[in-house]
Amino acid sequence: MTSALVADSLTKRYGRRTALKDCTLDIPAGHVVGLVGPNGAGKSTLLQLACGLLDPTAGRIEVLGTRPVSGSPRVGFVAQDTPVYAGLTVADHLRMGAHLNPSWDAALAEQRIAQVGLDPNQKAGKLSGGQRAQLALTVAAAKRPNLLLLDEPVAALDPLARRTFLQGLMELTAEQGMSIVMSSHLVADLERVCDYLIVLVASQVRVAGDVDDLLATHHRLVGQRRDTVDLGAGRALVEQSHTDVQSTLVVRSTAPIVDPSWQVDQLDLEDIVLAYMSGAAGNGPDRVLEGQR
Ligand SMILES: Nc1ncnc2c1ncn2[C@@H]1O[C@H](COP(=O)(O)OP(=O)(O)OP(=O)(O)O)[C@@H](O)[C@H]1O
Repeated sequence: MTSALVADSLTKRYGRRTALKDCTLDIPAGHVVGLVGPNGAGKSTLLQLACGLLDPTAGRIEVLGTRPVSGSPRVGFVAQDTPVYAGLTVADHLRMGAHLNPSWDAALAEQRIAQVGLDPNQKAGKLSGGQRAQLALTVAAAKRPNLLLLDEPVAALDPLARRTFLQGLMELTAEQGMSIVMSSHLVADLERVCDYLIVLVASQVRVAGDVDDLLATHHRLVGQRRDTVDLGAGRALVEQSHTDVQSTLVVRSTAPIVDPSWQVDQLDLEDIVLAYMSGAAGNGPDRVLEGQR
């Protein structure tokens, strides 16, 4: 099956500022992909490269098997500031969408507008931030793209609207086979809907993979404080923290960890994301753990 998105040593610089560095990814089609990372990590830059609004400085990116081209009907994109035309009504937006997109799904658009309670005669400039986001999302989804790229789509939505919207996304992938990549800081939401996760930190991909695999291969180890630890082959230390008496590690390992000197616990997705984000910030002690050497 064609990948939804492939990046090979993808790098983007704005002048002297590096926004993405050597990113390598291969996201299979048909997934709802969560893209997380701290502010300034490069999430919007990756999404804009994927929809052809930006060109790479180095490396390669392909979406749905081809180089991204801005305005492709196969790719829908909703930017962070959810752009709408202030002087046009909600209904005008749908008419324009129908006019510009051969695969426009009028029934889906009208049903979503009614479901989220938007007045078709209201000017977009008079909508609230959350209502504007709903309108932009409706227009993007009704294009029936093969890949939908969403930059923080739920940030402006109230909790009920968020839940409805996320359920809608799952239906789009399940019924239409649409691939979705969405950035968000709301990991609990992502945990509910995403089956693939990318963590970007400081312009680089720290981890990417199937959510079930990530959950199965990450472990929290808690035990007596130690200054050096031999994690053994095939294990990677993601994060470490220490008190005077206790060491806590987050470790990635495909094989189960059976060591009575550690209490080994499962992690949820939020724990994993936070471990990669804070592990990258280098908040561990000065000691080098054997598994890292
Ligand atoms: N047009 C631009 N010109 C110069 N630098 C930019 C530009 N756009 C982004 N950057 C820089 O590139 C880096 C990555 O920015 P980007 O917007 O991709 O991050 P992000 O992960 O989406 O952040 P956030 O979560 O805050 O939206 C940041 O250091 C940012 O300052």
